[in-house]
Amino acid sequence: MTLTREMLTVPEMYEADRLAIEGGVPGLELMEAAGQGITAHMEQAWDPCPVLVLCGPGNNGGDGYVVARILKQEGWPVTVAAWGDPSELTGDAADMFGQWDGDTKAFDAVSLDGISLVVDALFGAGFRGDLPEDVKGLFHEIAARGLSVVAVDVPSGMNGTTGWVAEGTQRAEMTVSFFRPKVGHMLLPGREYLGKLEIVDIGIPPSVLDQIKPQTWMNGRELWTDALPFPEMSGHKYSRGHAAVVGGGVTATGAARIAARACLRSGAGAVTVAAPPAAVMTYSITLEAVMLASLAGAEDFANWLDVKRINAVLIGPGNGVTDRTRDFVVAALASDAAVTLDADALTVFRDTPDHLFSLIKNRQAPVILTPHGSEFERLFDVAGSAVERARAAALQSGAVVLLKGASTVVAAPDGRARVNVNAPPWLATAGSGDTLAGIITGLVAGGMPAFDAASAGAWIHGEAGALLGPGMIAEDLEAQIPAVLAELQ
Ligand SMILES: NC(=O)C1=CN([C@@H]2O[C@H](COP(=O)(O)OP(=O)(O)OC[C@H]3O[C@@H](n4cnc5c(N)ncnc54)[C@H](O)[C@@H]3O)[C@@H](O)[C@H]2O)[C@@H](O)CC1
Ligand SMILES: [K+]
Repeated sequence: MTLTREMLTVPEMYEADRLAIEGGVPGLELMEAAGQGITAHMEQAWDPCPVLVLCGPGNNGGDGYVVARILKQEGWPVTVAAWGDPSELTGDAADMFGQWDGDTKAFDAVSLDGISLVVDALFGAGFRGDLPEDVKGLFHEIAARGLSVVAVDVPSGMNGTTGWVAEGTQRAEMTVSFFRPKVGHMLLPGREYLGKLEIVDIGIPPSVLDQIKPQTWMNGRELWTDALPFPEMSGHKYSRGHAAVVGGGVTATGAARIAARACLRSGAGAVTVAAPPAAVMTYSITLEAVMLASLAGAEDFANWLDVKRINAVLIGPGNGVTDRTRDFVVAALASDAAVTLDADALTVFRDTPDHLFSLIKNRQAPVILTPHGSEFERLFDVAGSAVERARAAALQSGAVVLLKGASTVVAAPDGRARVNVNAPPWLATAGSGDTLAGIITGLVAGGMPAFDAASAGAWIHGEAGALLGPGMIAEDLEAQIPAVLAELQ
């Protein structure tokens, strides 16, 4: 089965339901299939045991009544508790409540004694606001008893678009959602509440996506492997692109070295560190395959970019928040090269972000910005989830924006966004960001489109970290790149 990588916002999921129903699939069939999908996954993971199904006031609760009916038919001891008055249910949920042939307890009358497993079908992915006090109280008791929870669509209290969770949301051991993952499933904090995420087919035809045109994907190799710049038989080093990494001063040379080597391993045929004259000796005794140029000022840098036909530039790692850094950025943005701006090359524009954005918008070649959370906040005044913020920033700046985090988001100015989740926590180590910026610059130098290069860079970086395991340092990451590229070939 090919993995489908689209993710839907909550409004897009409602639209998918609506289009499926309009196309002739009855809503009741969708809900029945949802219940069947949930119970199938439960039966794989657990032997029959006393289960409590918590049913809410909407269609999420409707799914719960289907789950209760199927499990009871299959011999599980089932208790149902309804939040709110189930006689007020409407539509498909009311129908499914009608088909439930057991008792339905009032929420405040429910006891957890003798219960082994809880199905949370209280609220669906559109949840906003606060969890009701009685729900929080019961969740608290469920947690205190260490009971396993299966969440329907999302753990109740979580929002499926943003990944935001209300206070008191109960972590699940398994979350079963429908048709496609929701964007919020991949974002923190919600992502940590899901347990194992299962997506079930409930009969919504994939063709509805042609109309919905989702703009958010789970990052993965299917999206960009075809665009990876593997060398051609007839190629030579300069036909594979020549990248420049701007180096920091004599006391901060490591970042550029790490980035330059990662860049050379990732697709650039040649890489040169553009170093300040005072630091040239330091670089020259510590670089081998990476070349070196001594460049005093931004004007020299601009001429050199042109003469050497540099096609990708990285500025930022170890560069310092200085006039020199800003002048080099301005020079790079005036060239024909693709430009990656990281770290200090971003912070240097904290008082004049609009100046940076206008330089980006007035050029043809792509720009990639790779901020972490606080660098992002220095440039962009936007609120929302990581996806919403990265997307707004890409639109505002005209650049591909890679917002780093446990869920790294890559957004393009045209509105597309990819969420990368393969990165282990131990990737947060000194020099790791320099490696990432270097990989991306190497991929761009090799000819990969900027949005794909940033997506592939985040994935390769995460995969290298995952293969290495805890204890890795940035130097190991860079050395791991060939193994990851071999996997992708
Ligand atoms: N045809 C469909 O639409 C399908 C829907 N499905 C299920 O339907 C769910 C979405 O259903 P709904 O849109 O009815 O959403 P919910 O099931 O979350 O119910 C929404 C209702 O919850 C109550 N509510 C919301 N926030 C609250 C708060 N802060 N405090 C107290 N009460 C609150 C309100 O009464 C609101 O009307 C999905 O998550 C999925 O489980 C599935 O059955 C698949 C098919
Ligand atoms: K739920």
